Amino acid sequence: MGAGKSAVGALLAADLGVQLRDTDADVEAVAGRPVATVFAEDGEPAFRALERAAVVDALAEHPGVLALGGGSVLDADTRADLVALRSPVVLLTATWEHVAGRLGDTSTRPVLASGSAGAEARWREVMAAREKHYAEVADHVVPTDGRTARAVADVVLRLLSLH
Ligand SMILES: Nc1ncnc2c1ncn2[C@@H]1O[C@H](COP(=O)(O)OP(=O)(O)OP(=O)(O)O)[C@@H](O)[C@H]1O
Ligand SMILES: O=C(O)C1=C[C@@H](O)[C@@H](O)[C@H](O)C1
Ligand SMILES: [Mg+2]
Repeated sequence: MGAGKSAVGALLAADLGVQLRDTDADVEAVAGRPVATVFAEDGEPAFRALERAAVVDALAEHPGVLALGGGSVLDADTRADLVALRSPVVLLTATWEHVAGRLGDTSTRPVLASGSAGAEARWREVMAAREKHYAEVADHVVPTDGRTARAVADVVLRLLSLH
């Protein structure tokens, strides 16, 4: 959420001359509605089922850079697919202090808007619960605090020996 997957992914795709695909956009295309509307109208389990299907299709079909929805690692089959994947999986991290300003209106983010806690408390709770899942699937972890998206992309290229 706001770590820079779309921004950094677009830079990487341009650098590498490949396409960027984003599972959130794929879900929105299939559902014909924004992610937040799918959450509101159909519920999170329905969204996660669409997300899982989007991940399966993208892993099978897409040869370029893939941005995965922030919660896609909640699915055990997706985690197993990512662990088995021959392509590198890069985790972009950020602390609340840096990510808060990138998130924009948090009331439009279904995962942060749910429950009675404020956005910061909810974000910390969600990230703490997911930490082990992200660690399981990531081949590389790139902190983004204090780095521009361009600088993050350059770190990723160096890590993957693609510069
Ligand atoms: N390293 C960075 N430093 C500052 N701003 C950034 C950085 N990376 C991305 N941004 C900006 O923060 C916002 C969120 O970035 P982006 O949409 O790439 O995140 P995301 O991980 O794709 O989030 P989402 O959960 O919405 O898919 C955008 O306005 C983007 O331009
Ligand atoms: O972290 C999450 O659970 C989410 C992240 C976004 O990419 C979207 O998939 C959706 O807003 C849920
Ligand atoms: Mg994005």
